[in-house]
Amino acid sequence: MSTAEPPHPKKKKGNPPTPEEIEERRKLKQLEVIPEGMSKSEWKRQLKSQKWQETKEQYREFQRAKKKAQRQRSKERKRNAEAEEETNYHSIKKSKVMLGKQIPTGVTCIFDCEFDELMNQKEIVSMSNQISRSYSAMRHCEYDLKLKITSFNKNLKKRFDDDVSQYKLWKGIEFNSQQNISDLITEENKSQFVYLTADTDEVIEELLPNHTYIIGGIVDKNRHKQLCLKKAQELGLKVGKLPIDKFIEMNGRHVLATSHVYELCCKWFENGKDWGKAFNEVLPPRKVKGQAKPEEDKGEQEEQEEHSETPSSE
Ligand SMILES: C[S@@+](CC[C@H](N)C(=O)[O-])C[C@H]1O[C@@H](n2cnc3c(N)ncnc32)[C@H](O)[C@@H]1O
Repeated sequence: MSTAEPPHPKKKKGNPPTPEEIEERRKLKQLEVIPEGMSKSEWKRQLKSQKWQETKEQYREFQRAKKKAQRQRSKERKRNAEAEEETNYHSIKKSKVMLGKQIPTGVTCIFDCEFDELMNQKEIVSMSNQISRSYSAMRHCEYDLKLKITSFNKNLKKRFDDDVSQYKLWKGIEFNSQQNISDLITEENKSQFVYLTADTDEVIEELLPNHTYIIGGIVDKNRHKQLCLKKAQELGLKVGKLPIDKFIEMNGRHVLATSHVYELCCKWFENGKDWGKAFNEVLPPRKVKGQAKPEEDKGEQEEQEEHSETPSSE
């Protein structure tokens, strides 16, 4: 029977020694030759201190790199959290996702995104944020207000494909790249479509079942005057504005952001079909009549109109 030691489990026979093994051997050798008159523990202490001197720069460098990586990871986490917050704006305020349990309304909203080329890149980003926000509002609404995005086939789609790629997994919202509004309308169903626009005297008192409300999917600071009104007229569609004058104090035309219009429709249902309450919930308090206006808001009327096209998340 052989008395030879079994090979080290991790080490294959004939492998060169690792740097750790070399270091270990060096230490043992040094320990063997303790200088005269020096205790073993003192000798050990000196060797330790010498090793520290030799490796401290390396150690500090390692610690610096570790801290840098930690900082980068924390930055990355913060960025992801911000992106998530943007997408789930409403889920922060209301954690309950209503999808699948919603009360039917028979109402559909369409964001008409055929105006892509009229927006600069910043406005495209803003519009994509508004769609994300509206999707969130849709998911958390107690009522089923279907949401479709038509003409989703240019810059806006590119923005989503590049930066909000999870949109393909979103449920209950239809991104339609094949159809424009005109493809959906026939002589038979025309009367069931209403194009929402601030540029009319026709007031929408209530949202009717089996009706589709079209909202212009554009951020333009109202550069393109009467854009949606003209389009609706060309298509021969009914138009209507939200009863904003009753509840909102603004100069000039009462032009709202696309997402605000959709959120207002959701809140109208949730607030017992009361536009006043819906406006109160969706728009900043300083804009709603009867709400206390902070001192600094006095004389800010012009800024208010511009702000109305820009949701607070932008
Ligand atoms: C930012 S606005 C677009 C402004 C654009 N210059 C226009 O002329 O339509 C976005 C969309 O929200 C809807 N909207 C805005 N204010 C509204 C209001 N007071 N009543 C009804 N719809 C409104 C319209 O459908 C509008 O196209």
